[in-house]
Amino acid sequence: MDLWRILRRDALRNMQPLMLLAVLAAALNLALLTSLNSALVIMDDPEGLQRLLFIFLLSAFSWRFAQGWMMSAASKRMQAALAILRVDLLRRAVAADLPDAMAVGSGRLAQVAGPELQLLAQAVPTLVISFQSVAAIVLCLLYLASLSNAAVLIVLGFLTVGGVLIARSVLRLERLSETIHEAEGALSERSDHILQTLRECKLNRRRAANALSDATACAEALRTERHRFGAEYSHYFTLSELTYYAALAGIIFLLPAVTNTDITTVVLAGHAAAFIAYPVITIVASYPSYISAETAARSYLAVEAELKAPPRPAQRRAKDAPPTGFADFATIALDGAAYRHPGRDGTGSFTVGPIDLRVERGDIVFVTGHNGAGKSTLIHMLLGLYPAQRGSLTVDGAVVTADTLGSYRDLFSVVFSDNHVTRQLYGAVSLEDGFADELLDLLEMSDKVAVEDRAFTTVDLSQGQKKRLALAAALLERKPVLVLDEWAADQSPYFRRKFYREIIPWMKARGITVIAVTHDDAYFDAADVQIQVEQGGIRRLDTPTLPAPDLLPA
Ligand SMILES: Nc1ncnc2c1ncn2[C@@H]1O[C@H](COP(=O)(O)OP(=O)(O)OP(=O)(O)O)[C@@H](O)[C@H]1O
Repeated sequence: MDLWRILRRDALRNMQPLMLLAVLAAALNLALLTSLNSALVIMDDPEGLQRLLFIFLLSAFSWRFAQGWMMSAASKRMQAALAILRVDLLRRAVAADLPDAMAVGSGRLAQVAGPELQLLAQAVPTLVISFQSVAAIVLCLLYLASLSNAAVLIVLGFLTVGGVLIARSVLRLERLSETIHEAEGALSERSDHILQTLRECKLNRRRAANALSDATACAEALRTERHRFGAEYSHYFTLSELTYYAALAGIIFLLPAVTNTDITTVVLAGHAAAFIAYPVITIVASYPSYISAETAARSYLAVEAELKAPPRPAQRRAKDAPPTGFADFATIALDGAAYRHPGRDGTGSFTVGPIDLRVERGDIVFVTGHNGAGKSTLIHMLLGLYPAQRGSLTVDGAVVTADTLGSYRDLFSVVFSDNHVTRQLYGAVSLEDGFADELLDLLEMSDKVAVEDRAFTTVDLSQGQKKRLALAAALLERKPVLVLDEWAADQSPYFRRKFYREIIPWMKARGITVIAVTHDDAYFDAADVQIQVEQGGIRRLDTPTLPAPDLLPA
């Protein structure tokens, strides 16, 4: 029913025209049956036969168009809904709290938004055809009832007994579909690992062999599950066909034996029952695609629930801005703020805080400390990406709330340590005033890259050069606060010196507040304030210094 929940929300709005077309196609099916059956009883009337042949051909022709329109409308509707669902999921991922989005993981998000939604899309035309098949079966049964009530009872009796047996098989198919889904996830994770570490695998044969053997085991598990599904499906299909044959045999052998139905009615009823075969087989054959779509729908809804974010955060934007705005801020502060990484299975949790920290506008703040001390976590708390679980985040004394968080985050541009630089300058404010060229000159990138059509001409560069472009992109956002996480780590000694001795003073002269995580102790004096992070707590050094000997790793 998860599939139904999604479709009702997105694809099945105003489905009445589609349903009408389906019923029309089913009625035309019935017209085919009745014209053939009528022909069977007037074989010696050539004129009547001609008339019935004309009705048959007209019905077949109309059925073809009704069916075609229905399928094309269903596919069009689903593709439109699919586009909405895909972007909705991305919107939710962007709007979600970062820990929630990280817990879901980019791999799972890509899987759900890609191949799994495709399964959903494929199921919709099948569902519409199944609806039409159900309508055709109902109409054929009504026609059968007009011939003989006993015939309908016989058909329904066999369908009920067969249905109970088939239902058990359906339950097994559903369980197998879940297992296949899990096995596919495991294989896709292993494949992803190998593709992400191709260089390491080429260099280390043991690593490559172990990774491939792990992937092979997953592929084998998936093959076994798929094989079990195939075997169960064949059982399910055979049962369905047997049920149908039993119903047919019931009419031919049972109907004349237990009632005094005449031979013509038995033949017509048998023919009507045979006519039900095609829609029954259509429904039976479409069931696996329905099960896969149901599993995909469950997975989609689970990801949505884990993201805990509304689909269209942009609509709430008007409420976001506080009456005064944050653009003129003087101080950003964490007051008694704490954030705890939960760890796994109750072990390995890590808490940063409670922390009291003030960042004054225009200051150059360096955040220093050993690996794992909590620097990045602190930065994420300051950015409002990790919500303070205790204490608060304030701007000039006003607490940043859920409603003002968007405006607060607008203060920052960031270059994370694992930054991914894109060619398109999505966040840049204006590119017409020569600032982009000035930045590329400052960062010594003008001979490699230019800015054209709101994009860098290339990002196929070395690691250090990509970081310089990321810094240029961040500065083009023209935000009052720039946050850098170990930005200089992959710069050469020459450019690192330039960064601390020229670029940081250049930023300070422009009034940009800089909060930089750094291990470059030779340049700590370039900061106004040094925040030393130690095991989740902080120590503020207003006159930045070289690290004290007791803080150096053993
Ligand atoms: N997503 C996470 N889930 C669980 N624990 C985490 C997570 N991120 C960080 N931690 C833990 O929190 C602690 C602080 O991590 P953080 O990334 O803030 O350290 P850091 O000072 O930036 O380290 P580094 O200098 O190595 O980048 C570490 O012990 C780490 O294991």
